[in-house]
Order: sequence, then structure tokens, then C-alpha cells
Amino acid sequence: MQGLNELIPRLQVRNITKSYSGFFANNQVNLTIQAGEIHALLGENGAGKSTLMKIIYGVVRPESGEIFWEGKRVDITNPAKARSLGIGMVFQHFCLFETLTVTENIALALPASEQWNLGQVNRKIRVLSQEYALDINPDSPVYTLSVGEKQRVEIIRCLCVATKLLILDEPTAVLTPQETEKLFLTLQQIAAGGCSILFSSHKLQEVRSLCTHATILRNGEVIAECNPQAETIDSLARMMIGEDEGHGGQGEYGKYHTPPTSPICFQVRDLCLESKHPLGISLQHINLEVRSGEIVGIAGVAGNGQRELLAVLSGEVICPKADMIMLGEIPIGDCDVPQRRRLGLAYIPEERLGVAIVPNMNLLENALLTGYSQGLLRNGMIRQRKLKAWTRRICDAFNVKQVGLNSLAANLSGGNLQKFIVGREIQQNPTILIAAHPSWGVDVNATVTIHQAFMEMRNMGAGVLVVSEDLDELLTLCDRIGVIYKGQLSPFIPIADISREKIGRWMGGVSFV
Ligand SMILES: Nc1ncnc2c1ncn2[C@@H]1O[C@H](COP(=O)(O)OP(=O)(O)OP(=O)(O)O)[C@@H](O)[C@H]1O
Repeated sequence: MQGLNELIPRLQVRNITKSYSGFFANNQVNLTIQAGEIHALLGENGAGKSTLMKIIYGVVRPESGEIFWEGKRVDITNPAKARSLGIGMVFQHFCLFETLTVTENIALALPASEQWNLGQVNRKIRVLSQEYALDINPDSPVYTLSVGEKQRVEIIRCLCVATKLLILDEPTAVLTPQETEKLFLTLQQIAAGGCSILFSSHKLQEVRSLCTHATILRNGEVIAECNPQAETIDSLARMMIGEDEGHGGQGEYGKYHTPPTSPICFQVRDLCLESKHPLGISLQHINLEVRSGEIVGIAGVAGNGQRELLAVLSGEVICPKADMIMLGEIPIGDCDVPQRRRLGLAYIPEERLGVAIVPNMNLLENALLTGYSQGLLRNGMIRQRKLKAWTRRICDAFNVKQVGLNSLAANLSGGNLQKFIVGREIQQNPTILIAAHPSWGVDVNATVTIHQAFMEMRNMGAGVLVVSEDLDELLTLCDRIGVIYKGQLSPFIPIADISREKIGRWMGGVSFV
């Protein structure tokens, strides 16, 4: 016979409502999670998933509704209150101090009453990272970590305190398939110990493999509950998006483009660069070329030099020699970011907030930040009407859900922000687009929109270089793929000749032969 405690849900959310300027992010939402359950929260970009998670974690206060924790009504006024109940959360955008080490960051989040010293925290991190295969060096300063590694720090931070409900907002968005598999074993291990997990993801195959319950939101309302394992990817996508609207499914693009013989539009020649950071990765003899009308992908596990390579390709770091990077016939290795942009290089960085976007600027200002050379300025003055039309076109073409072009970028949902960044760069018709994790956190439909936009650019003769830890994305999108490992690039293989196993082995450090 079940004990009374096992019958009482761990968490019950009843009729939660939260609106922004009259727009309902959550409308009368109900959600029940049992102890030890892995529960998915699904919905397209802007459906209200993060808002609901933030309400449960005490970051956002609802206007009405109730929350019951193990049968008792609670008022979760702030994250400290949530943590005291045993609720931990890993956010889509990380909350780490860049200049502190992993250990220092985690120590800051531990309850003062438990009086941990840094040595104990360091040891605890090593134990947890081993136990849950969350590979991380506790002594690394956070600014040296890739996005994937920062996510691991966030997960370990939650695991350091006894947690009864772990909330993960898009945890696998930047993990490789192998890392995702490992993470899922971790999550299953955690759930088997009685901790509940609330998990949001746009990768429906993952949801089907991991979760036994799902609540589906559309336009802020719960529109269905189901067992994802009893559904298909198609039926889940239909529930999220609606019966009548098209949904792309994942990775259905038809035939690949034949490898082009067109001119090389972007080239890196024997680029060697010592990392200035003690824990950074030095780039060794990097050679690559992208032809006009070609999408080239660079795969690799986080922390193998992707960040250093992107910095030098985008112009954030200047090359030792100008002709180490060529844009067509022009050496650009010694050009700074604005010069490279003016010559036709567009860039979608790995980090959205603070690098791609200034959160406290509105959409118009953020559009201007990289689009200024598109006729949006005259005599140093902003052409307001042109800027408005330009920004509106980005939002329309990429279906960016927003309440107005004057709204702050920080108020966009994660996926809508990513669509905005991608649209802003593509609309500049660059000669070469360099993109890091282009579909990170975007829903099924938006992923298709972004991938199709890349393919259209390619078909119009632009070159595209995609750096991603999502192997599936690269296999879907690219004409040729190479791997970066410890600062070195493998040969690039045409998509028709690629074996997933070989790429996986290269990603794992097996020599490039
Ligand atoms: N602070 C805020 N101010 C104004 N609007 C907001 C704010 N936070 C969220 N919203 C809006 O509420 C809606 C729901 O956002 P939310 O982040 O919950 O969506 P989501 O389902 O998590 O989307 P995604 O999958 O893209 O992360 C969006 O339209 C978003 O723009």
C-alpha cells in the first residue's frame, strides 16, 4: 500500500496567471508533478514555459493562482524561499559571475548556514562531476568556459544542495548527443532517488525518451497533458502548434545541395594563435575554406577551441597576419569587427545576452547595433523610419513574437530572441555568415525557418560557416563537416561521405585519419 506522502503531489500549481502589459504569458495554468517524476513542459517559442518555471522558482510573481508544495499552500516569494523548499533551477541564460572560478560561483549559491569552505566545495564538485559525468574543472574561471560547460556548472550548483524538484529550462540545447545521453542518465539517476524534474525542451525526440508526463502550453494556456512516450513527434508538435498550422517536424529539408565548385568566399590559412588565458585553447594550424553557395559545419565538444576560433574569425581578436583570414581576395585578419562587417561578414555569436544583444536596449536599438551600415544612418543621424521598417522586416520574416519594437530585448522569450538575432544578421545579405549554435532554444517551426533561411542564403551564393555542438543540426544543414578538437581542425568531409561514428570518434579525440 502506498504511504500518504506518496499520494500527495510534490508540486501543484493551480490557476496561475501572469500578464505583461495586458498580454497573458500564463493564463489560468494548472500543473501537477509527482515525486520522482520527469515532467516535460512543452510549447512553441513564447508559449509561457520559462514564465511558469520562474514563477515556481520565485523569480516572477504571479498575479493570481496558488502553489501547493507537498500538499501545503506556499507563497514562493523569491528564489531563496524556493531553494529552502528544495527547488533548484537551471536557467536558459546562466547566472554566473564570469570572473570567479567554478568553485567560487557554486560556493556563493550555497546556504550561508551550512558554512562550506572553498576546499570542501571544490571536493564536492569533483565528486558530483564524476558521479554524474558532468565533466568540469572546479578551478576554471567561468569566463574561460563554453556555453555547454557553464550549463554543467549550473546543474552541479543545483545538485550541491539537496533538491526535491529540479527545474531545467532547455538543458540540452547546447549539448552533443553523447553529452545529452549522459545527462539523461544523470537525470534518471536523480529522479530514481525521489527528486522530481521539470524539463523544457524543443527537442521532441529527447522529451519522448526521457519524460513520462508532459504539460503542453499554447499562448500561455495549458492545452493538453499527455505521456510523451505514448505520442509521436508529429502528434506532440501538432499539440504545441495547433492542428491547422504547418509544423516542420525535425530535420525534413529534402535533398542536399551538391558540393559547389564556385569561388572560395572565405578562407583561413594556417592560423596559429596562442591562447592568452591559462585555461584557454590555442589554435593550431587552422585551415578551412567556405565556397560561395556552401554551408560548412564545425562540430566538436564544448571547450575545444570553438570560442577562440569564433573570436578570431569575427574580429573580436585580431590575427597575427592579415592574410591568415581572407574574405574573397581581401585579407581581413587585421580588420576589426566593424571593418569585417562592412566588407560583408555577418556573425551570430554563441552568447545571446551581452554579446549578440544588449538586454536593456529595445529591439530597434539592437537591430541598429549590427545593421547600421544598411542605410539606417545619414550624416551621423538615425533614420528612424528606415530603422523601424528594417526591424519590422526582421520580426515578420522570422516570426519574432514581441509586444512592440520599443520593448526591451530582455523581455523576449529565449527562442524569440534567437530568431531576432538570426534574422538581423541574415537580412544584411552577407557574403559570409558565421553562426554559432544558430537554432539554440528555438522551437521546431523556428528551427525549420532558420535552417531554410541559411539554405536560401546558400542558394543565392553566400557562404555559411556553422559552429555547433549539435551534431544533428550540422548533419541536417551542412554540405561539408569538420571537427575541432584541442584547437586543431580535422579534414572536412562532404556530407554524402560522412559517417556519424567517424565524426563522433573525432569529437572524442581519436586522431584525424
Ligand atoms: N519581463 C517581461 N516583460 C514583457 N514580456 C515578457 C517578459 N517575460 C516574458 N514575456 C513575454 O511572455 C511570453 C512568454 O515568454 P516565455 O519566456 O515564458 O516563453 P517560453 O515558452 O519560455 O519561450 P522560449 O521557448 O522561446 O524560451 C513571451 O511573449 C515573452 O515575450
